[in-house]
Amino acid sequence: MSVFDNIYRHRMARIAAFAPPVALAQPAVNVERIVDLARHAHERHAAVALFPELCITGYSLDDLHHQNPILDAAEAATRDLIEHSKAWRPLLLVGTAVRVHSQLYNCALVIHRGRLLGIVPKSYLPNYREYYEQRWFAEAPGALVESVRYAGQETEFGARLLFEAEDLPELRVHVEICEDLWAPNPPSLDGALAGATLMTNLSASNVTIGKARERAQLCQVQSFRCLGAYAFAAAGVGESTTDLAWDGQLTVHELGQSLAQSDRFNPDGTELFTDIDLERIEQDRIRFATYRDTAARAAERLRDFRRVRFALDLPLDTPIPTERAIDRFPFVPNDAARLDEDCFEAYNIQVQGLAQRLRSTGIKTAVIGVSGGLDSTQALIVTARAFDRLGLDRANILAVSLPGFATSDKTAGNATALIEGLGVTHKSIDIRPAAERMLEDLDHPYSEGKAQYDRTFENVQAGLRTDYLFRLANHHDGLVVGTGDLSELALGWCTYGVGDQMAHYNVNAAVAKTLIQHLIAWVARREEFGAPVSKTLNAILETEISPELIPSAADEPLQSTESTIGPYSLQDFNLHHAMRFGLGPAKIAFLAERAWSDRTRGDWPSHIAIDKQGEYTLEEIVRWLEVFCRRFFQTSQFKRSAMPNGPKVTSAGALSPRGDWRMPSDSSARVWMDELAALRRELGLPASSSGST
Ligand SMILES: Nc1ncnc2c1ncn2[C@@H]1O[C@H](COP(=O)(O)OP(=O)(O)OC[C@H]2O[C@@H]([n+]3cccc(C(=O)O)c3)[C@H](O)[C@@H]2O)[C@@H](O)[C@H]1O
Ligand SMILES: Nc1ncnc2c1ncn2[C@@H]1O[C@H](COP(=O)(O)OP(=O)(O)OP(=O)(O)O)[C@@H](O)[C@H]1O
Ligand SMILES: NC(=O)CC[C@H](N)C(=O)O
Repeated sequence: MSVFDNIYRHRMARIAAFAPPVALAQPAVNVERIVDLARHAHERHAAVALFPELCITGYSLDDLHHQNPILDAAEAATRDLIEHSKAWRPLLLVGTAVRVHSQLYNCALVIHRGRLLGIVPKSYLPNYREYYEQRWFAEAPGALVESVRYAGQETEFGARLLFEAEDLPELRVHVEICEDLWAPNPPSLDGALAGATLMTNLSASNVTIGKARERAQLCQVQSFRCLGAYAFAAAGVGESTTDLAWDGQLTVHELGQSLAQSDRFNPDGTELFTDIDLERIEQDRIRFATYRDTAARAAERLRDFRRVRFALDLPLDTPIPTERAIDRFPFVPNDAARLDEDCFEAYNIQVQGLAQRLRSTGIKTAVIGVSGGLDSTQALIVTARAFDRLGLDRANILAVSLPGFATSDKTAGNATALIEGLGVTHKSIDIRPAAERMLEDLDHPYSEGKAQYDRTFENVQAGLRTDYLFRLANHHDGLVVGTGDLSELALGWCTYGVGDQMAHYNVNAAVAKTLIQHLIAWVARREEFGAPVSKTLNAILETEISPELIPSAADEPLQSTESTIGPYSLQDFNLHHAMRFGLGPAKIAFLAERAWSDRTRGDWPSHIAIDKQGEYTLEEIVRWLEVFCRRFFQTSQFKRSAMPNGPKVTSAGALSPRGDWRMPSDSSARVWMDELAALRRELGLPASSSGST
C-alpha cells in the first residue's frame, strides 16, 4: 500500500459519530467516555468527531439543568476534555449547557487541539408535545454577545459560525442542534450557502415508531438541498426513560445519498465512521448554478457568518484507505428493487422519446440494423414497444440484417430469432459485395487478397450498413433508429458520419453499456414480449461484445471490443466520475481501486452471477483510465458534437452537445495524461505502453 491510498490526498475527510452511554447528571463520567471515543476517532484518522446534544450533562435532566453544581461540574469536565484534546487531530463537537450573561444555552462546544474554537447555541428550542426546552434554555437569536469565556478560554459564541480547516480548505463545518433541523428553514441552510460543506447535528431525539426513518429523510434532504454532507448523532442509552426512549441513531449523508447508518438501541452505545468526499461537493456546487444564485441573493445576510480557522495537520504520509463503500456500477444500483425501478424508467424514457418523435413527424415506419448484439437488441425492443404504444403495426418496423466479413452465425441467429419473435419485418442485405467493390475502388490491399484489417476495412462495413439503412428509410418513408450507447459515445467507439454514429433518432445515446445489459435482462425477466423472446434476449446477453468487423479464423477468439477499449465496467465507472463530478484520474483510480480490486469486497448488483464478478489490479485500472482519458478528452468529441437527437436517461448526465456536455472538438488530454504519468511513477508502474488505442 502506498500513500496514494490516503483519503486526505484525495480531498476526502473521515467523519466519526458517537452515541456513548450517558450517565445522567455526571459530567465527569460522561467526559471520561468522550475522551476515550475522541482518542479512538483520532487513532482512526478522523477529521471530525460528533457527539450528541447535551451529552456532557445528559439531555433528559429537565429542571436539573438549572442546578449550578451540574453546570459547574460540566464546565470543569470540559476543561479536562479540552486539555486531553491537545493530543488529537479531530475537531470535536460536544453538547453541553452553557451559562452566558444570565441565560442558559443548549450548546455545541467546538474543540480542537486544546482550543475551544467556539460555542454554538441551539436556534430552535422545541416546546410542544413532549418537549419543554424553553423552560430551561434561551434561544440563539436572543444572544447579545459574540464571545464568551468558558472553561478557562475566551471563545466565539453564536449560531452563525463556520469552522474551516486551513490544510483541507474544502472542509468547512457548520453546527446545529437537533430541533434546528426540524425547522422549515434550518440554520444549516444558511451555513451551507455561506460555504459549509459539512453540516453537523448534535441531537437528543427521542425514538418513537418511524422516527428513525423520518430523521434519516430530513438528513438526506438537507444534504441534498444544501449540496453537502450532513452528519447526525442522536443520544442513546442512559438518557432518562421516565417518559421517553432513545435509540442512538447515527447517520451521514452526502448529496442526498446515505453513506452510513449506525445500529440502534445498542446497550453499549454506537459509533459510525465514514468518509465524505469534499471534492464531489465542491464540484456539484460549481455546476449547480441555482445554488450559487441563491447564495448570491442571500449575500447581505450571509456576511455576518464568522469563520474560525484550525489546522488538522493531515496524516498525509500514512496509508488511509477509504472506509466508504464505492459502487462498482454507477449506472446500475446494487439494490434489486432500485434496479427494477431504474430499468422501468430508462425503458419508458426511451420508448416515450421515440414514440413522441414518430408522433410529431407522422412517420410510421422504423428502420433499424439488427446485429444480434446488445445495443441493436435494446433499440429494437424499445422500437417495438413504441409502436405498440402508438397503435402502429409492428410489421412497419424494418429490422435489417446486414452481414459483413465477420458476422458470426451466433449473432446472426440470435438476431433472426429476435426479429421473428417480435413479429417485425425482416430484411437481409449482404453488404460484402458492396464492401468488396468499395475496397477495390479505394485500392485497399484487402482487394488484392491481403489480410489488412485496418480502420478503413472496418469503417467501409459500418459505413455501408448506415448507407443502406438511410436509403431504405427514404425508400419506405421511415426513420432510422440509432443504436450507439453512452459508453461508445464517451470513447468515440463508432464510425463517424456515414457510420453508426448517425441516425434519425437514437434511443440509446444516453444509456451506458453496463445499464443496457440490465435493461435487456429486465425486459426478459418481465417477459414483456413473451417467453420465447425472453429466451433469445438471454442468449444475446451471453454473447461476447464485439463489433464483428474483423474476421477471425475458426480457432481464434472473436474480435473483442473490451480487449481494445477496456472493460465497459471500468470505462463506465471512469465516465461517471469524470463527467458527473469532474474528478481527475488519480482520484478516479483511487476510487476504482476501492470498488474493483477485490471481488469479495462490498455489494454487487443482485443480478450479476458470481462467476461474472470480476476484479482489476491497480495497473489495469490505470491502463484503461489512460485509454479513457485520451479518447474522452481528446479524440472523440467531434463525434459527440454532431450526434443525433435522443432522450437523456440518467441524472448522471448525457453527452449531447445541446445539453449536458459541451467541450471543444479540438481539445487536448495533456493534463489528464500528465497526471496519469505521475501516478504511474508514484505507484512504481512501468511507463504507459498503450499507444493510441
Ligand atoms: N477532432 C476532429 N474533428 C474532425 N474530424 C476529425 C477529428 N478527429 C479525427 N477526425 C477525422 O475522423 C476520422 C476518424 O473517425 P472515424 O472515421 O469514425 O474512424 P475511427 O474513429 O478511427 O474508427 C472507428 C472505430 O470505431 C469502431 N467501431 C465502429 C463501428 C461500430 C463499433 C461498435 O462496436 O459499435 C465500433 C471501429 O472498430 C473503429 O475502431 C479521422 O480519420 C479524421 O479524418
Ligand atoms: N450484421 C449486422 N446486421 C445489421 N446491423 C448491424 C450488423 N452489424 C452491425 N450492425 C449495426 O451497426 C450497429 C453497430 O454495430 P456493432 O455491432 O459494431 O456495435 P455494437 O455496439 O456491438 O452494437 P450491437 O450491440 O447492436 O451489435 C449495430 O447496433 C447495428 O445497428
Ligand atoms: N432535542 C430536540 O430538539 C428534539 C426535537 C426533535 N424535533 C425530535 O423530534 O426529536
